[in-house]
Amino acid sequence: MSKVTIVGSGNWGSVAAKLIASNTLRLSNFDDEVRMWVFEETLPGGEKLSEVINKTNENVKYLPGIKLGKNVVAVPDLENAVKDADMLVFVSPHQFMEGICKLVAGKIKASAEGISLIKGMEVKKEGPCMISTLISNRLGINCSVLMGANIANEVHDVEGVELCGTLKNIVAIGAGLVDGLEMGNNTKAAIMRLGLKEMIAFSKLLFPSVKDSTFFESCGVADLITTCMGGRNRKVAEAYAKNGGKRSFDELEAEMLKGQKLQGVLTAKEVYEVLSDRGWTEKFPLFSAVNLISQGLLPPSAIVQHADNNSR
Ligand SMILES: NC(=O)c1ccc[n+]([C@@H]2O[C@H](COP(=O)([O-])OP(=O)(O)OC[C@H]3O[C@@H](n4cnc5c(N)ncnc54)[C@H](O)[C@@H]3O)[C@@H](O)[C@H]2O)c1
Ligand SMILES: O=P(O)(O)OC[C@H](O)CO
Repeated sequence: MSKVTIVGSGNWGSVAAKLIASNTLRLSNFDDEVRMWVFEETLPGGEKLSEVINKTNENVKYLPGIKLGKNVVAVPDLENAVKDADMLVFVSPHQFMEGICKLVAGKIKASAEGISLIKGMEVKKEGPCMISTLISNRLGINCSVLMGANIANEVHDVEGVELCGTLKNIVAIGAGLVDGLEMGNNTKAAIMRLGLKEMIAFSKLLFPSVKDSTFFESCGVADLITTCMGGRNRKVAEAYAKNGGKRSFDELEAEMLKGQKLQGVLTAKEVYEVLSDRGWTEKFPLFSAVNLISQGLLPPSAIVQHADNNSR
C-alpha cells in the first residue's frame, strides 16, 4: 500500500494534508496514515506545534478551526517523515526548498514519486530553476506539479502551470498596491491584464514550449483573479501602499500574516535578476516596477504610472 507524506504544514500544506487524508481513507491502495512534516516551533503557551497538532488534530497556528482528520500525523523530524513514503507532496514556501532538499536527499525510497504544490522558483547564475526541477534534480525522483485546479499531466505543460503559480504572486503585489492607493477597479483590471501579458511573455521566453492555453486554465487566469482579489500578497501590498512605503514588506508580513510567508516579493526580486541579466527589464515594466517598489527603490505610486504607460 502506498504511503503519503506531506512536506510542509503551513496554511496550504495543512489544507492539502486534510484533503489527501480524506482520500487515503477511501482508496484501498493507500495506507490510511498521512504523515505531515512540521517545521517545529514553540507556541506562545510553551507547547510544541507538532504535539498540539497530534493532540487536537488541528494546525492551531496555520489553519485554526479546521480538523485535519485523525489519520494525519504531524512529524517534526524530516528524515523520519519522508523515509517510507511512496508519494511526497511538497508544499513549503519556495525559499526553504533548497535546504529541505539537502536534508531529504538520499533519505527517501528510490521509487518515490513527488508532486509540488509550491508557487515559486529559484534563481541561479546559470538561470532560473523551477521548484519541481530542483526537487527532481536533488532527489532523483519524478516531480509533477499541481496548481489551480489542474493536474499538470492533464494539460501537458508542467513549466507553464508552474510559471503561472509563480508569476501571479508578482501581479498580486501590483494589484494590492493599487488597492492601497485607492485607484479603483479600472486601474486594478489594467494591472491584472498587463500582469497576465507579462506572465505569458516571460514564460515563453524562458520555455518556448509553454502553451498559451495553459494561461486560460484554472492555474492561470483563475488563480490570478483569486490571488489579486483575496490573497496574502495583495493584502500585505495594500498595507504597504497605505503606509506610503514607510513600513517594509518584511515588517508587515510578520505583523499581518503571523508566520505565514509571502512569495511575491522574493519572486519579483528573483525574476528581476533574470530580467536584468538578460536585458529584458523594459519588456516587463510591471514585473520590474513591483520589484523596485517592494525593495523601497520606487514609491508605491510608480505602479500606476507603469500600468498607465504600458496597458494600452
Ligand atoms: N496559502 C494558500 O492559500 C496557498 C494556496 C496555493 C498555493 N500556496 C503555495 O503553497 C506553498 C506553501 O505555502 P503555505 O501557505 O502552506 O505556507 P504558510 O505561508 O502558511 O506557512 C509558512 C510555513 O513555512 C514554515 N517555515 C518557517 N520557517 C521555515 C524554515 N526555515 N524551513 C522550513 N519551513 C519553514 C512554517 O512552519 C510554515 O509551515 C507556497 O509556495 C504557496 O505559494 C499557498
Ligand atoms: O495568498 P497568496 O497571495 O499567497 O495566494 C494564495 C494562492 O496561491 C492563491 O491560489
